[in-house]
Amino acid sequence: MSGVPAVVLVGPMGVGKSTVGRLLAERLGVGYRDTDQDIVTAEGRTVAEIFVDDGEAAFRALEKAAVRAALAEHRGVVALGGGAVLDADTRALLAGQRVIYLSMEVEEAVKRTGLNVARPLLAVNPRKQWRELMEARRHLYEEVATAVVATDGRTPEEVAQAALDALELKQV
Ligand SMILES: Nc1ncnc2c1ncn2[C@@H]1O[C@H](COP(=O)(O)OP(=O)(O)O)[C@@H](O)[C@H]1O
Ligand SMILES: O=C(O)C1=C[C@@H](OP(=O)(O)O)[C@@H](O)[C@H](O)C1
Ligand SMILES: [Mg+2]
Repeated sequence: MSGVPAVVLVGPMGVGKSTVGRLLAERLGVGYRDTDQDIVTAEGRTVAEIFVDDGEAAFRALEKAAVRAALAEHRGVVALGGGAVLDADTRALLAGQRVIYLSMEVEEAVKRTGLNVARPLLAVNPRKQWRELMEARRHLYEEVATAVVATDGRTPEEVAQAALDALELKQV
């Protein structure tokens, strides 16, 4: 694994960070880590349960610690949760990393996430909530990104290839 730089995936809920992250890691021959999964494993609760039981602020604190640990420990592919970039310290940690912003338009977002209860922030009116989240976050994704890869109309495999191309990394 040495010599292969960490690749960090950011972008909104449902854009495919977790799906593409696994594919990218396979193609690069490196490990994959997902900070949402790290939190769920450590807490023994789903993301939705943490939001309902303890509130978003508590989730964000867990997320901040999980991202810090993943970036410090893991040299492979790291997929972040969609809201991780809201934290200024997290954004500072991402400076100097290879960060891919996976983007999509609202219609694609609604198709992918629908009324999926696993994402509490989109549970009521997904289209409106997604637009509002993007208004608040688009500039943060752009700020931390070293490359932007549009995912609309692309399969996860095509997105992974586009990400590799964007990073100019060769498949192993
Ligand atoms: N390029 C794609 N085209 C169509 N569906 C996708 C694509 N990437 C991911 N998906 C689907 O969208 C949903 C969200 O993907 P996921 O990887 O969990 O996104 P994220 O981690 O960014 O929230 C999943 O059902 C996944 O199968
Ligand atoms: O955008 C957000 O605020 C969130 C995104 C989710 O992760 P994904 O982006 O992997 O869906 C998860 O961390 C939580 O539901 C909050
Ligand atoms: Mg995810």
